[in-house]
Amino acid sequence: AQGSVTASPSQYDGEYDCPVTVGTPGVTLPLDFDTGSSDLWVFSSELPASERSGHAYYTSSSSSTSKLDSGETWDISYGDGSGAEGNIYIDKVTIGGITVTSQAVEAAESVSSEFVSDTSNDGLVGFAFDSINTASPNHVQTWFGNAEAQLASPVFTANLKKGKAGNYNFGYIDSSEYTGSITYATINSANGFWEFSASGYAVGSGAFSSQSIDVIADTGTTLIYLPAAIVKAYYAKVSGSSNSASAGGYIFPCSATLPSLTIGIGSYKAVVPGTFLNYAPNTGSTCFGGLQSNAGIGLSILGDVFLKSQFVVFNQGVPKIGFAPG
Ligand SMILES: O=C(NNC1=NCCC1)c1ccc(Br)cc1
Repeated sequence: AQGSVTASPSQYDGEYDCPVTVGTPGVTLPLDFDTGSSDLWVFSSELPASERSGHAYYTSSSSSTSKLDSGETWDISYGDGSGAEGNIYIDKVTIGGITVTSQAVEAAESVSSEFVSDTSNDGLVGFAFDSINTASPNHVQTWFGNAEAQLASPVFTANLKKGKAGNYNFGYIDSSEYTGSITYATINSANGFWEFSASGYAVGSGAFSSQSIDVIADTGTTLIYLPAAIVKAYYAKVSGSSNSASAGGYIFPCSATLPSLTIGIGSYKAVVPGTFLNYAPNTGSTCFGGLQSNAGIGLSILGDVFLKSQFVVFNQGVPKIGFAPG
């Protein structure tokens, strides 16, 4: 089998949401696909009505195929401080025409304010490794982990776009979605992430600095987070930029012309256009950067600002990750 699903950007490309059908009869919910976590959870009838406001949700008792996963709970906290928790049902989940008949569906009983106010999604689908799934006392498998048995190849691809719909594909690599060749990096999945070593960086037309940068590819994180020294070198080329405590990061005049950012993956030079690095308006005539410091995170993150400039292959069989110009 093979599948494909549309990925729709929220405002400012903050996240990319995809239709997922759960239960019988199916309820279709826009879920945030997140390669930085490994829980599939949904807004549910078990939430207080105040926390469901503005959201569609899953009602397990209305699904003839749902079965309580007795004794199992989940409780997740994300890097941005948001979180959710609840209990678990086993039910049918279909994405892009691929149906997993016994998927652990984590039903939310409580969600943080960030999720209540983010009405772009009604939950998340985690595409990282099972080791960081939060279900307790037993891990449950990701949807992709369960779907792999149906796929010709243990791969999914991300073809995210700036300001318009892209897509995720499952089980195959569509050569019409990229140019040139795909360059792969070995994945170290010990931390449960799509983690690998980038080979260096360049700012605009400047010299490429060869250095190993430990990064994760995370579709659930909006921006790019790199070591402070690299970020400082980037904004040194942006007139009027500053690292603003009140804004929570680097800002600059919205009239600035931003240099591109190149990230090395092996010998491949992945270029993020300067226009992608003006993330969104801040206050007044200042704008907030799509590149920020990883200080306090402990790892560097290639989030959507980077990923939407590339065609990305996530191969869970090896595991390895591949990049090509989108
Ligand atoms: O939470 C993380 N990614 N996903 C999501 N963020 C917000 C909603 C979903 C995340 C993962 C690894 C590191 Br290191 C930092 C952050």
